[in-house]
Amino acid sequence: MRYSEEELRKKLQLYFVMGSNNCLKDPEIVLQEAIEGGITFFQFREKGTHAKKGSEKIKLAKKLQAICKQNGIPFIVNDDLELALEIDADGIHIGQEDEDPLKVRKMIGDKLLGISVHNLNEANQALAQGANYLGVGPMYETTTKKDIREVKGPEVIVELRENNLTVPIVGIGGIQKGLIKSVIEAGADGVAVISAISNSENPREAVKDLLEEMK
Ligand SMILES: Cc1ncsc1CCOP(=O)(O)O
Ligand SMILES: C=C1C=NC(C(F)(F)F)=NC1=N
Ligand SMILES: [Mg+2]
Repeated sequence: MRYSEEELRKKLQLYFVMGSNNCLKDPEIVLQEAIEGGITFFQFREKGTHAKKGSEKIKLAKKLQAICKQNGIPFIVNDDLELALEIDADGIHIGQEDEDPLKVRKMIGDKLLGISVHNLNEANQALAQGANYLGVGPMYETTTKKDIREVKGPEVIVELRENNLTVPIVGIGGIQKGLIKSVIEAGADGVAVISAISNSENPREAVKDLLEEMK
């Protein structure tokens, strides 16, 4: 793994997750401005209606990866193992219905592996399968992801910490201004956000506002 657990924990403070169809304007501009605002981690999640495919998707991934590289921001690919390997991403994020994590780990070597979890059982399983960090959610209602599981809120994170899970955790799902503290106070190391940044007219200011709440 390219980061120690402690480095990873710090880096996961404000995790921007995005695809072109989440953005009001050019995704490269959105990412550039989000980085200027202070995001600390990035996931390319090209999914859903009007998502790019094939060579278009690869081209965009490479452009966003270059922007992250220039700024020392880890670049993670969502779901697409082939793409993550082809462009030598820093890691991959997979969900419960995606590839078997043990198979993914064999393919990615020491790259970062993030796994989405919804409860303590899935979290323990993800740890046993070598997850380097967990995405726990949905925290709050969201329309960004069509097939979300039941909204259980930050208390799931409280439960994981009460069960002595010390793995780096980000909360995700419906996180907007005013909701950050509830996720951090529950024990998350950071928050993962899509629309609060990607749907903003001013991603840089949106990021600054979110970071303001984490002080
Ligand atoms: C990818 C994902 N996983 C659980 S909720 C969600 C969508 C988060 O999007 P937003 O931050 O806009 O609610
Ligand atoms: C469904 C997801 C859940 N969590 C995360 C992350 F924030 F990266 F952990 N990303 C996803 N795509
Ligand atoms: Mg998935």
